[in-house]
Amino acid sequence: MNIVEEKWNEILQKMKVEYCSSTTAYNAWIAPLTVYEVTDDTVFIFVALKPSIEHIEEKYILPFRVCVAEVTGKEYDIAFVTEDNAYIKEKKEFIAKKNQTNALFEQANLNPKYTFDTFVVGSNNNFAHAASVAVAESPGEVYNPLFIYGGVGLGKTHLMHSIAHHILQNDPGKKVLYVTSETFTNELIDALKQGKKSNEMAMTTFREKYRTNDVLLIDDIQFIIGKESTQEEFFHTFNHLHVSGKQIIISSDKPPKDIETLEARLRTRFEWGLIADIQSPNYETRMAILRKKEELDNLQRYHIPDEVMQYIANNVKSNIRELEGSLNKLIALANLENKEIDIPLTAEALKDIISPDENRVVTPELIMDVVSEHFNVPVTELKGKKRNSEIVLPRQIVMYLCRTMTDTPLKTVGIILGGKDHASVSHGVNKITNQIKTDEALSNTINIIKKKINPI
Ligand SMILES: Nc1ncnc2c1ncn2[C@@H]1O[C@H](COP(=O)(O)OP(=O)(O)OP(=O)(O)O)[C@@H](O)[C@H]1O
Repeated sequence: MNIVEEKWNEILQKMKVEYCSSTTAYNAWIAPLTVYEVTDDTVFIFVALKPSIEHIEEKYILPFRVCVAEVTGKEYDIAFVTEDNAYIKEKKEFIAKKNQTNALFEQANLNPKYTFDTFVVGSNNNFAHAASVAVAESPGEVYNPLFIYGGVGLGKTHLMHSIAHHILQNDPGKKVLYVTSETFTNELIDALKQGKKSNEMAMTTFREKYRTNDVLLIDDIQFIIGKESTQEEFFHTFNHLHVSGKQIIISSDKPPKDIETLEARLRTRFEWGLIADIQSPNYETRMAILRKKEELDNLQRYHIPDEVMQYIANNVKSNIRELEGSLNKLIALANLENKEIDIPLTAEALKDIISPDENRVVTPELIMDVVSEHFNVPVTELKGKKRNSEIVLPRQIVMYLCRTMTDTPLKTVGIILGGKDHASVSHGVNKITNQIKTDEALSNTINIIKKKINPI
């Protein structure tokens, strides 16, 4: 709740005592007023009785300005609005349109944070960025497919979502779908798993989902590589869309020529359009990304000194996800320990992230971070007590991966996971171990997570 709304009663009382000639006047004109909206610089006050607006405006606009400033400590302009006020109408239309667009973004699986506005352009990504803008402006016309490749956490997904947002914003009628190749593969596995009759139906639904798009974005294509049936299905999906002039955007960790297990016919097709790479950002770009994040996440209130930003940018070089993660960790530590942000605190916060040779050490914390991001479940929930399936499965996957990828004893895994006992961890590990023997989709997902944890 905004401070004006919070203190509205206090503001009204002040108006009553200081500016109303009688209780009757207060009850007639002031008491019925409510806060409609508070923007950065204006308080919009709602007047339910339309005929009274002129009188209220004439008599009370200045007193309100004074009372609001005195009670909240901040100066605002005051505007009175009624139900048929142009401002309200415009606002309602704006909200309706925004809700509609947001629904489209959601349908397309887009992360609202990933837009061109929030993407920092540097020498490492300017080619990929320019190609993405060109495709976003004229989907299906300039570069088709657009193939973006680059190392882990360098902004491929961010760019893809930016293209999709831009296309939908320009033309909400376009059908846009973003998926990871993991989703594509797992949905195909599920469709093929059905009995013969329902299999046909499931495949029809699957093909309808993928072949009726104006723009199809497939992230991390490297994860369908080596799976014959998936490559076959993807090949036909690709052809179907391409022949009809629909835009295809693909990302991968390598260029098509270096993906060994990619079928030749897919490789040639990927090379039909434009291949754009993203490299690791240089120091200036890393600083610009940190500053952008500070602005977007409203971190200015922490007054992070330049030297701290420079320390982070100097030490976390090859992965932007880790660059952002470092800042998050630092803020969390500063809050937790109630300490000022300085170099020693930053060094402490970053000690697990920065290793002298920049090699990734697989730790339970790293496993938790990757699983949390993969399933979009916060680490706090993984460590928590909730038992709904959206959380239990990722939590058990963490247990399984800690067991198979690190030497951490089960008891310690339990402690790290917020104090689970040995038996629960052991149960989690066994459950996943057995399930992946028969559940191909889960096994696929776990292999992908393992590669994200340790790409080598
Ligand atoms: N140029 C950039 N400007 C601002 N933020 C960026 C930039 N590049 C990457 N990021 C941020 O870094 C994080 C990781 O980026 P993203 O997920 O797009 O990487 P990716 O290359 O798709 O990684 P992966 O290989 O794991 O799929 C995201 O939070 C993203 O917003």
